[in-house]
Amino acid sequence: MKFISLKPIVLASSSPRRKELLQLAGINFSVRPSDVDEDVPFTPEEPYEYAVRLSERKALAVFESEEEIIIAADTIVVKDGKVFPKPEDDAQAIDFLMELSGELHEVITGVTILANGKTIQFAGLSQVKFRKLDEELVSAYVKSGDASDKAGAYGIQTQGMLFVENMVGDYQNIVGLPVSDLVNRMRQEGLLILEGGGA
Ligand SMILES: Cc1cn([C@H]2C[C@H](O)[C@@H](COP(=O)(O)OP(=O)(O)OP(=O)(O)O)O2)c(=O)[nH]c1=O
Repeated sequence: MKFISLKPIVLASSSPRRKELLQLAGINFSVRPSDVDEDVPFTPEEPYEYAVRLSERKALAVFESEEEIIIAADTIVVKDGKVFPKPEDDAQAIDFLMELSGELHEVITGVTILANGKTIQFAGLSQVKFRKLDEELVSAYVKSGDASDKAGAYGIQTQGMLFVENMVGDYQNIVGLPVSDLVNRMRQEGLLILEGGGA
């Protein structure tokens, strides 16, 4: 099945994962990566709002006209009031993973949709429990390069899956886009219509 929209959809992201998830959902869109500075002080008492705020910055950065629908997202890993963004270097990636080792953390993806003068915002929340990790595995993983472009320094969809004991919540939210919730909301708002059918 496919969805159609009355206005062109623009994904404000350079993330190959977000692009793939939106394609898999059956949506037509173009990609316009934003180049915003994500160095915003973390607000531990409101992690959802923080992730949503970052997604809003990305959306506004690529906004050109009301003739388009903009979708932007930001994924963060949070544990004990501390945020684990994309690691700055390999040493930090190793530190992050050793800190997450054996523990439960949250993955939050904030989403902003700009459509018809309206701003629609929400966040997905998932919980991930890591196994107790050994330094040998962690440093081999980081050396592979997989950690560098991912929040929390791991990919649940790549070899980072080996760190995960279990998870609760939306899997796609961890990969970078709560696409089921997104499509549902866009249908409710009339922004997506099933091709050849009703909404
Ligand atoms: C936790 C986790 C994160 N990630 C990714 C999703 C996001 O792409 C990335 C977090 O960084 P983000 O800043 O959310 O996104 P990005 O810089 O990759 O892309 P853009 O801002 O252009 O949209 O981490 C995974 O791929 N797998 C995982 O298991």
